[in-house]
Formats: sequence, structure tokens, C-alpha cells
Amino acid sequence: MPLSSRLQAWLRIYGKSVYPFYAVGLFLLAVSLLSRDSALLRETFVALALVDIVVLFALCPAILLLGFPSSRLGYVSFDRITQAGLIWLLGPAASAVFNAVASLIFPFHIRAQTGNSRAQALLRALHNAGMIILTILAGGLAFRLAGGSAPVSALTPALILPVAATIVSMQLVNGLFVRIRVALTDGRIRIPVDWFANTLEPAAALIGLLTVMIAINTDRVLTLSYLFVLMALMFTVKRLSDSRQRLEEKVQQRTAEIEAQNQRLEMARVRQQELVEKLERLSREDELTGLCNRRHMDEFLRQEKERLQRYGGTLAIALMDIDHFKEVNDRYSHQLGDKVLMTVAEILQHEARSTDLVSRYGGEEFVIALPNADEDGARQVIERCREAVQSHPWERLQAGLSLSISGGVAVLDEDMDLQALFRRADQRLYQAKDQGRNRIVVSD
Ligand SMILES: Nc1nc2c(ncn2[C@@H]2O[C@H](COP(=O)(O)OP(=O)(O)OP(=O)(O)O)[C@@H](O)[C@H]2O)c(=O)[nH]1
Repeated sequence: MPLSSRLQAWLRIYGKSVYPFYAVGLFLLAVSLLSRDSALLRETFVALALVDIVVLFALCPAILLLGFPSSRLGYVSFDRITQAGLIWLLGPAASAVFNAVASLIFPFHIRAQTGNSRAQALLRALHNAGMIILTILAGGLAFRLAGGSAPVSALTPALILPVAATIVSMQLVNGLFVRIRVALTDGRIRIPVDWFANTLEPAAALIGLLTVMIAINTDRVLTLSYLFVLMALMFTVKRLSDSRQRLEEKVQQRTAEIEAQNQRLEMARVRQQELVEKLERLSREDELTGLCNRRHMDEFLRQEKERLQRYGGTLAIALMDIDHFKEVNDRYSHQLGDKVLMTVAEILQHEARSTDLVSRYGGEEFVIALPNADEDGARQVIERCREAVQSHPWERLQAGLSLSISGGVAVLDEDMDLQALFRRADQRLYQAKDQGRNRIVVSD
């Protein structure tokens, strides 16, 4: 924000809210300067006015110039200076009234940022004032119970306990109210209170005590110099707090970026995994029918043969071929031929046992591996397949279409290799074709 508009904003706030308090402060300052009868009263008024001046001319412009809402401490900590300071100076009742009135301004000041209506800001202002009155009265009560009496006129060790009691009780009551408010709003509001602000609150209250004592016990030039240093300190702390917050935000942003990056990597990993699985599946699967392919069948038979050699048992294979399949392609279409292949695949899969493996071995040729099946067992399964293909309602697929399959079955002998097993099954398939098709040949 350029300086001129900052000044304008300051004047706006000054005109709308700060002015009455400033006027009261100046009035009290004037009265205290003029009332020569009571030195204590005058000193008290001087102190009050000076504390006000710090708040009005240091804190308000600081908040305005440095930007309030981003602060994690700002008013939360520094308004404790006037609250506690005035308890010790004027007593809890006066401090409560003064600070409650001052706290009414704040919700209107940040109305633009919060987007609250005038009515909402008013409710919040009343709520703030109520909270502050109770907090200050609790602080004052603790101060009195711990043996303190207002006005404080000298810094003595006896003050330590009452001052500590004031600060701790105010901190506790304030914290309690904030928590109640968070609970009532379902945790929707963000509280600008963290350990940093919590540490600063007692510190701010101590600064209040020091301010009061300096105002009472020293001349005005020294007091004003002290206030000037205090002001500079406040700016520094505010700057520190802001840069700390910016750092925190940067860390949060970086963390979010890293998390997003991790998520992207994880997604890429999952996609890669899916791709690998798909490739693996494709390398085992026949694309048209979804049955396993020749590569997978060969691998399966190799493993089965090894298992047999080690543990014994039987293994049969059946080579099946659709009869006159070329005619289907030629007479109807290649597309219909594909549908026939898919339907035959479904039938074979359905009729085979769950331990059998059905594959499309190439073209219109299917191989079924039948672990633990002897000639009779294999015959039963393959006959069932043949009958199912023959009795399938092919007309539904194409009017006038009827189909059958032929098959050759072979059982693995002890000293036989897989090639020989295939040769034997192939010979029997040709036998079946020779004998008129639509049949299964199991033995020579
Ligand atoms: N539609 C389609 N046809 C295929 C596919 N693979 C092989 N074929 C066809 O299958 C037919 C096989 O014909 P043949 O080997 O002559 O035997 P067939 O007509 O079934 O006669 P037999 O086996 O003697 O009963 C050929 O016309 C191939 O083009 C395929 O994936 N889709």
C-alpha cells in the first residue's frame, strides 16, 4: 500500500473509532496536568493517557500499516498491556470498562476482511466486550486474592505473586472463552493463538506493568522515550512474527507440493503396475476368445509333466477342431467366423472341469489339458464338449448354421515327451476327421 493511502486509511480509522478515545486520553491528560492538588491522581491520569497513546498511536497504526489479519499475535498479545496495566493502575472495574469500550472497535475495523454485516459485527463487538470484561475481572480478582492492591505505586518483590496471578488467570479465562467459542462454532473459526502468542501474552502484561511504573515514577521525557522504544520493539516483534508466519506458510506450501508430487508418482506407479499386469495378461491370453493362448498352454503342460514325474498321476490332452470352419467364413463372413470361435470357446470352457485348462491353440484349433484324467475320464469330458457344440442353437447366430467339432485325445505315457503327445492327439484328430467328423477319437 502506498504511504498516502496508508495515511488515508489511518485517518479513516482515527476518525471513525480512535478519535473518541484519543479525545478522552487528551482530556484526562489535561485534567491530570492541571490538578495540582493530588499528585497521585495526576500521575495516574498521565499514566493512563500515556498508555492510551501507546495503544492509539503505536498499536493502531502498527496494525494498520503492517496489516492486521495476517498476524498471529498482533492485538491478541499487545492488548494485554492495557488490560493488565490498567488493572494495576486503576483497578479491575475501570480497566474492564475502558478496554471493553476499546474492544468494541475491532470487529468493525476488520469487517471488510471478514465480510460480516453490520449486525454481525455488532454482535461480535458485544461478544468481545463481554469476554474482555470477564477476563479482566477474573484477572483483577486473582490480583486481589494474591495480595495485590491498586494502584500499584512501586516495584517490589511482594508484587511478583499478585502480578503473576493476574496474568495467569487472564490467560486461562481468555483461553477458556476462545475454546468455548471454537466449540460453539464447530471449530469453524481459525484462532490466531498459538504457543508464540501464548508466550507473548504474559510478556505483554509485564510490559504493561513496566509501562505503568515508568509512567508513575519518571518524568514525561523519559516516559515518552521508553514508549518510543516500546513502540519500536512492538514493530520488531510484529515483523518477526510475520516472517515466522511467512516461513511457516512456505513450509506448508512446500509440504503440499511434495505431497502432490508423491501422489503423482504413486499414480504413475499404479498405472505402470496396471500396464505390467495387462501386458502379462495379454501375453497369456487369446485376444478374441479370452481363453489362454498357446504360450500359456505350453508352459502349463511343461509344469504338469514335471509334476507328474515327481508325484505321479496322469495327464491327457485333447486337440479339437471346428468342422468345416472355412465354409463358415466363406459362406457368411469372417465376423461371423469370429463369433463362432468365441461361442465354441465359451462352450468348451463351460463343459471342461475346473481343473482342466482350455486354450485356443491357433486358428480354429483348441487344446484342452486334462490333469489327472485317463482315457475314459478324458473321453467323458471331451464327448460332453462335442455334444454341447453340436446341440448348441447356432441358428440364433445365423439362420441355417449348424456346427460340430472333432477331437483327438492322447494320454501321456511315462517315457513320452510333449511333442509325441501332441503328435498322437493330432493323428487321432485326423482320424476323427477321416471318419466323418463330429466325433472324438481316444485310442488307435
Ligand atoms: N473368422 C476367423 N477365421 C479363422 C481364424 N483363424 C483361422 N481361421 C480360419 O479357419 C479356417 C480353417 O480352415 P481349414 O483348416 O481349411 O479347415 P476347416 O474348414 O475347419 O475344415 P476341417 O478342419 O477339415 O473340418 C480358415 O479358413 C482360416 O482362415 C480367426 O481368428 N477368425
